[in-house]
Amino acid sequence: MTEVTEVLEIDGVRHRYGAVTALAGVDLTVRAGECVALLGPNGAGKTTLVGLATGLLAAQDGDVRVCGQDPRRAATRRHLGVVQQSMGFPSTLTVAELVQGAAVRAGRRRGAAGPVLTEVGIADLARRRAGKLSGGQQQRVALAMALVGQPDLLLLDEPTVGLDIAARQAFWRTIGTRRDAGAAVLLTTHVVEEAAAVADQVVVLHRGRVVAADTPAGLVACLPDRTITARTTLDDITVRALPGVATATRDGDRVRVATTEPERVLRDWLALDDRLADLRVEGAGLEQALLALTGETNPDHADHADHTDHADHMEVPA
Ligand SMILES: Nc1ncnc2c1ncn2[C@@H]1O[C@H](COP(=O)(O)OP(=O)(O)OP(=O)(O)O)[C@@H](O)[C@H]1O
Repeated sequence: MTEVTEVLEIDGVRHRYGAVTALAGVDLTVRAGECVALLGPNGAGKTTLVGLATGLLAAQDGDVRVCGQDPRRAATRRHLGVVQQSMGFPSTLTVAELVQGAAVRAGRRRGAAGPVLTEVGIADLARRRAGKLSGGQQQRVALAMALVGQPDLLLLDEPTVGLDIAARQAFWRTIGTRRDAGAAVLLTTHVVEEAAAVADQVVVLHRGRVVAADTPAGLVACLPDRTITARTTLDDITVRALPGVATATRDGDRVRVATTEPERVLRDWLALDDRLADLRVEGAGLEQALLALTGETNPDHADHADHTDHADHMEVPA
């Protein structure tokens, strides 16, 4: 590995696809040994940012550096390990051949593949054709290919989609070991709990801009401390106007309210809507921070919220 503290530097980057502005001036730094999670709703610009960091896309405006160099250069890409969803492997090559190929492209010996297959827990799959493996197994092959070059920067774009719980835990243990050895990690995910658990810094992208950058705890600390979710006959504007409501967002047929005064909000809400149902009051977590920051709802997030285990969670029968 190279001795560079700021492994990924993104300065004032803008990117457009025709009339669509994907990134509208983004700054972001990932240092050696640090994990930064990039969160944001669909279309926020996360994949575009990862594409610029991998050198797949050229910066139209601003500057992208990996270990101080332009990621469009082949020599720079040796510093990178990339794991994306559904990489799509050829059906003719074995796992060992693919990982050996990645080793050679990264300037390593072919023999480097064996230890990495063991590290990732797929030594027993070495002779299997990669294209015939299950989705979760292929994801581990992708991880082995990303790690075999001993990269300074790991770019993980929704890397654990399709992994079972044990594989997910093993994945993060492996990444943790590489971080401890000095690798920098940039992660994009929609699994907010995962970001909260593994990231040192969370960067929230919204409509191509960074709207917040902090530790997971720091983001939650700046929030109103309770959320109330309920099915209501009131429209969003009426709920938003209730005294004590900081934000009100809609998740399908439910409305989610952030507040520091849950009792006051509930009293007034019930007075206006005697058919209020499926009421739920929770302590705010990173997921609520994200919704408050981006002012958007996402059905995937709504499902997660229902299963989030908050310490001070209380349910009120409808
Ligand atoms: N090849 C493309 N051509 C045109 N527009 C594009 C292209 N790729 C992305 N966009 C647009 O750029 C914006 C940012 O997209 P991007 O894929 O970077 O977002 P994202 O945060 O990764 O979204 P998701 O969470 O859905 O994967 C969106 O408005 C998207 O429609």
